[in-house]
Amino acid sequence: MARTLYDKIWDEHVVHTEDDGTTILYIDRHLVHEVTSPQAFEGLRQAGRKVWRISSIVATADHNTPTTGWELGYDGITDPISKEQITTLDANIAESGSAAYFPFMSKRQGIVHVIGPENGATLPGMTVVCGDSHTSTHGAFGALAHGIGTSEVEHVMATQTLLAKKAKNMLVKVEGTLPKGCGGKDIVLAIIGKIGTAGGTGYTIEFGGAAIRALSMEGRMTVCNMAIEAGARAGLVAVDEKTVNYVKGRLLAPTGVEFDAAAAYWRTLHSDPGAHFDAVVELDASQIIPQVTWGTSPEMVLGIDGRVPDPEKEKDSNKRGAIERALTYMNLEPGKALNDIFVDKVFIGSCTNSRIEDMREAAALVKKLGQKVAKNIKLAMVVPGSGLVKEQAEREGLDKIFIAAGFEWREPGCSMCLAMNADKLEPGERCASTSNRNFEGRQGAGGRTHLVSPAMAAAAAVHGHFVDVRQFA
Ligand SMILES: CC(C)[C@H](C(=O)O)[C@@H](O)C(=O)O
Ligand code: SF4
Repeated sequence: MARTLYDKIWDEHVVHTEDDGTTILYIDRHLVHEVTSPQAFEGLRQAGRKVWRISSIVATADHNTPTTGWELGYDGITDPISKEQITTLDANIAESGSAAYFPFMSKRQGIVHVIGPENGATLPGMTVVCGDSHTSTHGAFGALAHGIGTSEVEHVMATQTLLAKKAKNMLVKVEGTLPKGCGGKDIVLAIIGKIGTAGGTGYTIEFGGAAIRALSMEGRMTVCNMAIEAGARAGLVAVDEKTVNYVKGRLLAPTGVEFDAAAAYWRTLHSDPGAHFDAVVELDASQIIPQVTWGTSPEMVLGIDGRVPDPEKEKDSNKRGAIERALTYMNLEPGKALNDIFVDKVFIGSCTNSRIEDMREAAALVKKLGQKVAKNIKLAMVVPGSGLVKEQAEREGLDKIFIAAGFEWREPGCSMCLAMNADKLEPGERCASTSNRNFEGRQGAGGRTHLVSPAMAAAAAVHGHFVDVRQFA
């Protein structure tokens, strides 16, 4: 029978299925960070258990790590709770054995969803879990990857399996060619704008079509990263030669004949012709323009040529209420052109957009514009996703472009994506951000977030307000 990519990976990992569909699923890779692992390690300890397969774990500290002051070492972590989380992870890993660990300030440290693929910890066909909702990112490799809760983190550590029920299959097909100046972020925001934040609930989404195939692995990761914002716990992209080439030579990837054998299997990881999808959504990439969110949910998004919606024009009273609340929080007037929105801060980073390609995209735009960060911008920061991304960017001189234009070039981490470290918005501040969530208070209490691509964020920094980057492409 013709199977989808999701069916194939699922079938390969089933240990046992009950009559009601409850399945014990084998887990190949367990990514661990400091926020959702302490209780799991503690639970194991109390039950007198050990981690079942320590070699499946790849751990790093990312959410609580500071992006400045590294010369001070651990003393540079000013928040005591953050410091405790980070040192607790250090201790837990030391106690449990020889897990691959990229601790605070090590060269390979970074956002867990950046370092996994970068170090070859994420491989096609794997089941990948992490106590983190954006684990969907890893689906870009044709891996079944999704977030799990802290009690499940403990369960996976203890048993190497997860209790799961199979989701339905959705295909989001993006055909055609993207306009110049647009990328993966615009595609995924446009998808969420179309299907809504609950559109993918109960499904695993496979992203397909010419525009997805044309994306680099970085672009595909950006798209899969936000599958969770579309309601789907997992997103997937079929394996092709780009996938295989990306993986080759990475730290934890197989080598030699093992690589060849693995690659032969990986090349089978695509949906069969005629495989059944429970839902199909189609988008035309040529119609996508640079996206900007105006509200407090990723589905509150429009093209840069749009205007802030008028709640009065919304007939559905629930939706009207949501728009009104969002506009009050965001302090925006209905009808305001998106390119007239001025921002206070710019954040280029997060597991959505902090890979080398994102750094290049933003730097290229800054270079092209040849101007400094606008006077009204209080802070424009670029936060590479990992130490390796930082190193690569510096080899290419991208840091110099940013710094010369007035951006701050920071150390890697989650940073201002969420207010769990020193990088935060002040109440009322408005930010152009390349992250994935624009919820109330996400970047700091009272902070206002507009989600955009790296190019759009860079252009907003230089102009002081949103502008259509297609004109510079
Ligand atoms: C802290 C963590 C549990 C959380 C997540 O699950 O996604 C965070 O990474 C986020 O982006 O909100
Ligand atoms: S960068 Fe943001 S979205 Fe990604 S894992 Fe960190 S906090 Fe979560």
